[in-house]
Amino acid sequence: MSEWSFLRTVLRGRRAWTGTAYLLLALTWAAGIGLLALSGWFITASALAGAGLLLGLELFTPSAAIRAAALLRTLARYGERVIGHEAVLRVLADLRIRSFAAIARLPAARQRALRSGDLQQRLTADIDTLDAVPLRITGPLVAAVLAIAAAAALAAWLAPWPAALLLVAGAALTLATSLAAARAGQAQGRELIEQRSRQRVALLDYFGGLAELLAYRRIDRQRALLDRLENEQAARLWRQERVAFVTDQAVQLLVAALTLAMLGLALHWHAQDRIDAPVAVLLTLMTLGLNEVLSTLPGALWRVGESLQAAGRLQQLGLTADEKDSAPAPEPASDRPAPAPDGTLEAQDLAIGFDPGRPLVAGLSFVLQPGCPLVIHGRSGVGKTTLLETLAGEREPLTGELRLAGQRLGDWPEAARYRAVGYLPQHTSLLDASIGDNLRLGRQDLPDQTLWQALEAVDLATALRREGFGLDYAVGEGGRRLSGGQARRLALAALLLRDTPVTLLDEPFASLDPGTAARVLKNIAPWFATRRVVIVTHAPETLPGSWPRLQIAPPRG
Ligand SMILES: Nc1ncnc2c1ncn2[C@@H]1O[C@H](COP(=O)(O)OP(=O)(O)OP(=O)(O)O)[C@@H](O)[C@H]1O
Repeated sequence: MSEWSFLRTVLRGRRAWTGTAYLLLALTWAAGIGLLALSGWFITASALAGAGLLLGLELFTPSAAIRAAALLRTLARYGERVIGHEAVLRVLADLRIRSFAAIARLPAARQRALRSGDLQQRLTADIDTLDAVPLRITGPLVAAVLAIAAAAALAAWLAPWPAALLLVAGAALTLATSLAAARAGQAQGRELIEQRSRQRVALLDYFGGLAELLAYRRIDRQRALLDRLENEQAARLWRQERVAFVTDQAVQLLVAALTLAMLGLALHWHAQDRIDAPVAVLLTLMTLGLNEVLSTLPGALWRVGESLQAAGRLQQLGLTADEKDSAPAPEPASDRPAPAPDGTLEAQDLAIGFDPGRPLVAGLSFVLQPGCPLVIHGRSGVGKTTLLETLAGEREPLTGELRLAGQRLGDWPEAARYRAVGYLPQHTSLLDASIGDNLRLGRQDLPDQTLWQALEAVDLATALRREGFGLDYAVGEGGRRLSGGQARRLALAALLLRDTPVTLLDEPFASLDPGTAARVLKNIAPWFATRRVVIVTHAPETLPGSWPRLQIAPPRG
């Protein structure tokens, strides 16, 4: 889907708000033009009446119309600001929610590949950039067309047709100039957005790695990078502002020329007695009033590049126009598949890794049996985590077959796969929420008692009670308010509670002392008796000898 169609569908979700804002903007402009034109007409007509050159001037209707136009302009402007901003904030809020949902749906491997600075940039600045679309691009364009159509209709009614033609032609010329400016600034606009992201990534790297940069005397190099990025961005902004300034001046000149042309025509028609003097003034001032409308167009259009680039970056997150429809709906607990026997996980001649030419491991075949946890071990860096990620469906195998309950794992709908395969990754990730919330992830129906049983199983309940921590204890970002071993056990307890038919554990006891590890293992061993489990470990000797072993080694040759 093109960036434009994506933006159109994003705005469509809030079309009542944006449409009202556009109409109010058109009304503001039309009232402003009307005020200027009508005042000119009235002053001229009054002057002529005073000099005795105009008879029977009715004062009340025009003066009431002038007051009405002034009042309408103020009210419409106020309404346009309130409703316009409400519309934009709603569009941006929709986009943020949908972007979070899209990121959450990305496979873990892709999520990890996204730099946090870049992700922040997409979720904040890129989405904010899109406020220009309704406020500065589509809004002014729609309102300009409406206001110019109204002015042209009035001109056609009061004066010979060339007056309306002149207005339309002038507006078309301004639009063409603005479009040319938009084209000239589009590449710069796109680059501005990309550079902003590079700057944020570099800045976060700088602050995140400050201690290391200082310790390894690399701080000057990182500062030089930040300076270079800043200077490049400043130069780009300067070039963009130059395009905007030149176009702005060109449009001012065009409007001045248009006003002069209208004045010339009006005087000519007045000399021919085809229009009277107040109408001649009205036409001229109305054309001058179009300045407010036309002068917004260049500014509107040079934002096009930035907006398209920001939209493209959101699309790269997998954000589609019909995001709402594809968001996984929470399913009732009763729809959950039973733990066994449909969890058969079967690997046949599997090759895994990142480069098809150089697989990390090849020729792997096994069937995962319930009650017989498969212990995977091997030297560091051989590909154990990569194998678990592949078994979890987060990576495609390079070659070979991987089937879950008889169906190719890659063909499983994502939500169903998450319900069938539980995965404890090597690095513990907990939500910045309470212990209870972390345990209830995906199982809202669990009573407190079950949560405490799980905490007992992972040997955490006693420690928590001793500290006076309840289920409402907030664990902090990434579980920072727990020790590494406690966080690991909490994540393990949450996984056990999900009760998935297949459970994949990447070094579940890595940060535990041998005594605690042995107690946890003893407590959860009965749970393993009926489930299909894979455990990656560096200490296979600590696990029961009856569990089958699979030593991972790089392929020969
Ligand atoms: N995203 C990636 N892109 C390319 N190569 C990667 C990627 N992630 C890991 N690797 C490489 O793949 C190899 C296997 O990594 P993996 O994490 O699977 O090893 P491991 O056996 O789990 O190691 P450890 O026991 O140290 O955790 C390593 O050489 C690593 O450098």
